[in-house]
Amino acid sequence: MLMFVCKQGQPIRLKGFDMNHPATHAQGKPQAIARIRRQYPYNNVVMIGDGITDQEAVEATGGADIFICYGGVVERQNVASRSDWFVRSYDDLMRCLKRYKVAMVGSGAWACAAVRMVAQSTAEAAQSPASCFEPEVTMWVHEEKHSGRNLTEYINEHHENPVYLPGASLGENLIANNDLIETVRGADLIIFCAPHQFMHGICKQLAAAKVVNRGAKAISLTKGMRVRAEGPQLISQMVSRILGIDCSVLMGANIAGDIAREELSEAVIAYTSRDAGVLWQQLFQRPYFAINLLADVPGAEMCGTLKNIVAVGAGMGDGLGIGPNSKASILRQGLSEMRQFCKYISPSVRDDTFFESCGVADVIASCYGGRNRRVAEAWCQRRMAGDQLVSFDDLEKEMLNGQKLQGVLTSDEVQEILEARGWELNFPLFTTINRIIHGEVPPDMILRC
Ligand SMILES: NC(=O)C1=CN([C@@H]2O[C@H](COP(=O)(O)OP(=O)(O)OC[C@H]3O[C@@H](n4cnc5c(N)ncnc54)[C@H](O)[C@@H]3O)[C@@H](O)[C@H]2O)C=CC1
Ligand SMILES: O=C(CO)COP(=O)(O)O
Repeated sequence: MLMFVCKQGQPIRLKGFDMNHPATHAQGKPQAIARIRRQYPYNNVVMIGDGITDQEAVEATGGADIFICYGGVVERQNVASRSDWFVRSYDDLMRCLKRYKVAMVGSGAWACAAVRMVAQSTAEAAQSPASCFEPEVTMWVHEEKHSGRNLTEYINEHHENPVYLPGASLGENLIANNDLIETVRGADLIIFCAPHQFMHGICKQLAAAKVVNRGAKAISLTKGMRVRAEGPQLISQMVSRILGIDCSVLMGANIAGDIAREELSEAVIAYTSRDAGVLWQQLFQRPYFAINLLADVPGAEMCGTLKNIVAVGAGMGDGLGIGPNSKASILRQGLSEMRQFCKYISPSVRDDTFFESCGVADVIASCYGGRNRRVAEAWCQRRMAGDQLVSFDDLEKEMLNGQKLQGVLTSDEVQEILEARGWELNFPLFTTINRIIHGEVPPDMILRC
């Protein structure tokens, strides 16, 4: 670097060169670019400058991909004429940076707590001209009435979802829309967080409308799976297959209400493309929401799905009035069967995934604080009190005000796989929970499996 001592703004004396700086020797700039490429996962590197060595850094092997000549300080015709683009203003440069448009598909408790974080991030990023996110975020709402009016209208007026996440401000830059197609149209980053039983219909609708951008990226926050004749299909696989786009997942010990209150929580983003993982991390990470990146989509997603069955089992145990030792044995056996199921379905699932927030931490959070646990506890208490007619469907309606239980459905889906493959004996806890749900064995069998 040239170093000047300035007096009243005028350069008066050359002090010397920093001889270690890559820009002070031949081929230094291409070398610096090569170093940047090694350090970061960028696909394209753009060189911006006004000197001939800046322009030459594009021509060197491993150098930048394109050259923008900046004429805001000095205009050099020989450099400008060899540039890919010539600008005189910094604002022109900033305007051409890609800004991702974000859409959320879902508007339940977790969808709202998650989109609240996203809207915080995009609003904050908008303060910088170099932000890569559009500040406005759209959210698809499965329409219903609230106090005699459309929930969507209420959310847009009050910036709050009073049905699914009361008391949490979602942000003025969050725009609710009851039209799924219009919500997703033109989005670059699509977040899926609808209950898993609705995800196939949602994907089919989006595919039929041909509304998803070819280069769009998706992330699924949905915990659940679909069972087909050939076996299980994870939601991320469904999104990728039906919509033809990359799909990461965000999974963890994430009770929606606690995160909306900004209590410290952790999650993992599991990715197939690291670039996508880094981008999603930028969008979701908040001072109270720490994210680890993980290259294990099936492991993280199956953990998030299967722990809902374990939470139903833990709730049954609570309903029976068991103490901490017995409850811990349900959690331990549950985690062990989760791991076994993951390995049977996808042998490449990593062991360390089970020690991440999506593994043991989500088992603990859900088995102590989740909806599956709470409803299963009530169901068990009613059964033990002699009410043989009470069903999970009834209690879901009675206790959850429109929120959806995932554990009971998931238990049926997993059981279908265990039966089809003759694996029931290897999964005594999962199988017993399913039999208790269907009244084939009494609730206290949970302690004898
Ligand atoms: N609530 C939580 O704390 C967490 C939930 N999750 C997962 O996130 C996913 C979504 O759950 P939440 O956001 O909590 O939702 P929720 O269970 O709070 O709400 C249900 C949502 O489904 C919508 N809905 C009802 N009928 C529908 C239909 N026919 N088609 C489409 N949508 C319909 C409702 O309008 C509502 O938005 C689930 O897979 C859940 O396991 C994951 C982490 C935490
Ligand atoms: O997934 C969850 C926490 O991580 C929420 O679980 P519940 O659906 O049981 O509340």
